[in-house]
Amino acid sequence: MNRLDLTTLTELPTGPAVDPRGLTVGIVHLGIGAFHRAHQAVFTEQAARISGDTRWGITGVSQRSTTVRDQLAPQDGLYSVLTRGQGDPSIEVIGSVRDVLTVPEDPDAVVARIADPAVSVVTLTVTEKGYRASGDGLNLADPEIQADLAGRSPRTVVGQLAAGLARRAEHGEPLTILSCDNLVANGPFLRRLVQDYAEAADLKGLAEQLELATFPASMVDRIVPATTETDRAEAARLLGVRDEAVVVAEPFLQWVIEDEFAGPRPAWESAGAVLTRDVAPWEQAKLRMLNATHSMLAYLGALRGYETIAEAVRDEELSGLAQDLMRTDVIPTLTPPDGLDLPAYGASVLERFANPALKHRTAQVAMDGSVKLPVRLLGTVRDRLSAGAEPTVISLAVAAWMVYVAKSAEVDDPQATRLKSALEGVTTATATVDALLSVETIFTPDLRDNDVFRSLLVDHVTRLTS
Ligand SMILES: NC(=O)c1ccc[n+]([C@@H]2O[C@H](COP(=O)([O-])OP(=O)(O)OC[C@H]3O[C@@H](n4cnc5c(N)ncnc54)[C@H](O)[C@@H]3O)[C@@H](O)[C@H]2O)c1
Ligand SMILES: O=P(O)(O)OC[C@@H](O)[C@@H](O)[C@H](O)[C@H](O)CO
Repeated sequence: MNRLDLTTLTELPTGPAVDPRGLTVGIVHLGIGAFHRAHQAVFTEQAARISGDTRWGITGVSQRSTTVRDQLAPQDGLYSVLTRGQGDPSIEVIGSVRDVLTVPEDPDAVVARIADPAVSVVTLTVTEKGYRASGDGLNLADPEIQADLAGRSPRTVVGQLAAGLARRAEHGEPLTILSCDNLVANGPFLRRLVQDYAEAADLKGLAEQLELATFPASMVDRIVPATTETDRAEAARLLGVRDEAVVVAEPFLQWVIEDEFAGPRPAWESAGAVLTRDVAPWEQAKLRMLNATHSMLAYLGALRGYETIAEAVRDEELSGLAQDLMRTDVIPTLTPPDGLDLPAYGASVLERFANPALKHRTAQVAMDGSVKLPVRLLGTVRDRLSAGAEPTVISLAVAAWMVYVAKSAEVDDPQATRLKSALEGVTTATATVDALLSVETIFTPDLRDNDVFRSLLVDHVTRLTS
């Protein structure tokens, strides 16, 4: 079977929405994993089709490995999105990714591309750990950040942004840097990290370019599990050619973006994105309802031996707990964005999780808990405690993470070593809770020292382990 590339376009059942050969690069995307290809790249391609504006081809950047480049380069950047909902899956070929650079091979090329005056937007999906933060600021003790600050060609995301911005002083065109990761106030947070880096670095022109740059906040939503061989076989069947870079997604997609751009941008609103002055209510509702429930189902589901989120949410007890979590602990902390009915949103989230065709692994959602908990769960815990309430169900989600970490032989987490060493020699529920509460990069003193929270955690861990 032939491999998808520009020469096979005429053989496809449907081609990309725009002719990829006519696109020039106006966007650099840092962290070209599955999600970007099923979300921002799709919005960008539709916006180009509707507006006829050919300036918004994408250069993807792989931060750590060459896998995605090795999949996309032989395919001239083409790949497909396999949408799995009710009924038969559907497929569309996307042509907006025009090339892929890799940081391990050529970090200077990444800086040069960010600095290109034709580029006016940098988007990011580099996972929570890719920001190398400590609390609200940059972790200046991180050895990779230190190595970048010492003057090597930058290997960290924040180092790349800073060096790229500084190089833009040569022409002075402003840049918009748009985080699309699941983080609280992702735009302002990233600005702060780049500012912290700028204060520690000696990069001529950076301070001025940082003044001109904007960092809009955004809320992104589409469930995009890691691709499997079954997905690749399905794509080949539907396309008639082999696609090594296919990504799989649910039908739903949503993008709410703060309307704060420093220069030109694609007409994403024409493709259904919402441009608004205030993303916070959208983002908070999504992180605290969807992502919190996702994490709780992942930890409790994995502990019950469920392989996928769909299996976990079909367990009546877990589904009931997910509903309780949203109703009793999360919704009271939220101010809904205009037009969003929170209970109906919660129900729709659980319906999406139940999609049996997606096969989103509990282990994938469960990974990196040390950086996900503060974003998804701990804000709600804090708000409920401040309101004088007992955050019973949300504490169960935190406790489930504790038991998951304690029981897993290997934890997929940037702080795995720290977590495992905290748990060394620990045998009781109380000691497990105290050991993990003491990890100060996750639990701030207000939570660590709160007796109500601690005692809820001990009760839950006791029950989960007995
Ligand atoms: N997959 C989804 O359903 C989904 C939905 C909404 C938002 N997101 C956001 O997108 C992010 C990526 O998801 P994905 O599905 O593309 O994952 P993925 O595993 O396919 O890709 C992760 C990307 O992040 C980069 N990365 C990982 N660790 C890094 C580090 N330490 N430093 C720099 N870069 C690093 C990788 O190189 C890769 O490009 C998520 O963490 C989340 O913030 C994902
Ligand atoms: O992608 P992660 O690992 O940050 O989180 C796993 C999921 O909770 C997340 O990706 C959701 O699927 C997504 O946020 C839905 O929009």
